[in-house]
Amino acid sequence: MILKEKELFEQVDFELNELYETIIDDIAQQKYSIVDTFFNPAEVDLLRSTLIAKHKEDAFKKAAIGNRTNELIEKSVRGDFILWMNEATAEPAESIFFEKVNDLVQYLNRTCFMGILHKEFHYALYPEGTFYKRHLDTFQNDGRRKLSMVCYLNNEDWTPENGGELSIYTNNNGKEEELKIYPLPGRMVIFESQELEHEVKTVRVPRLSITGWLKTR
Ligand SMILES: O=C(O)CCC(=O)C(=O)O
Ligand SMILES: [Fe+2]
Repeated sequence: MILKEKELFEQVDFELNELYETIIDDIAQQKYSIVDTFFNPAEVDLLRSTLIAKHKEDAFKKAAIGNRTNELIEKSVRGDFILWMNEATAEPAESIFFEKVNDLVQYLNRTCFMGILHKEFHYALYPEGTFYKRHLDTFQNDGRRKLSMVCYLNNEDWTPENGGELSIYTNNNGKEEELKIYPLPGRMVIFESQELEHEVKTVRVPRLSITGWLKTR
């Protein structure tokens, strides 16, 4: 009885969210969506400071390919350094991050029955000269990865000369197209993990981000 009332209440409580609806439409039509101000400048600053502080503590490690238990470090494939985030011990900036992500996940589950039950996120730092070769995020042997999310934490003065663009390869009626996305601060890119191959072009100045996956059971 109590559960039923709660469900009803949740339905009444439901509010259409324009931004989320755009994301859902984009993904349905083109398998990806780009949101330019998912995080506001103050949030980006806080998250960037948190990333830099943790990096100074030497908490980052060389990113590997393979999944978390079956890692292989391969510099010719990817050159970034990563640190997995822990929601249970989140710092203030990270709590804001997870609040936003959880809100989106809840909306996706309610409106699209996406069945997202798990998520995993890591900070990433690409030092000058590094890249991540073209890949599919499910080559990590994790078929549960449904949506990939990347949030950029670079400085306001980021320019195209800095390199490090994310290239997403799309298929337009059998013709492959390369979509270049600049890692602008506050920008969030979300795409279908099992569908779209992508790569990070060589960076010319350190490139900061949070990358993660929304996963089914
Ligand atoms: O940082 C990006 O733009 C993409 C990163 C990526 O493809 C990955 O970590 O799997
Ligand atoms: Fe990727």
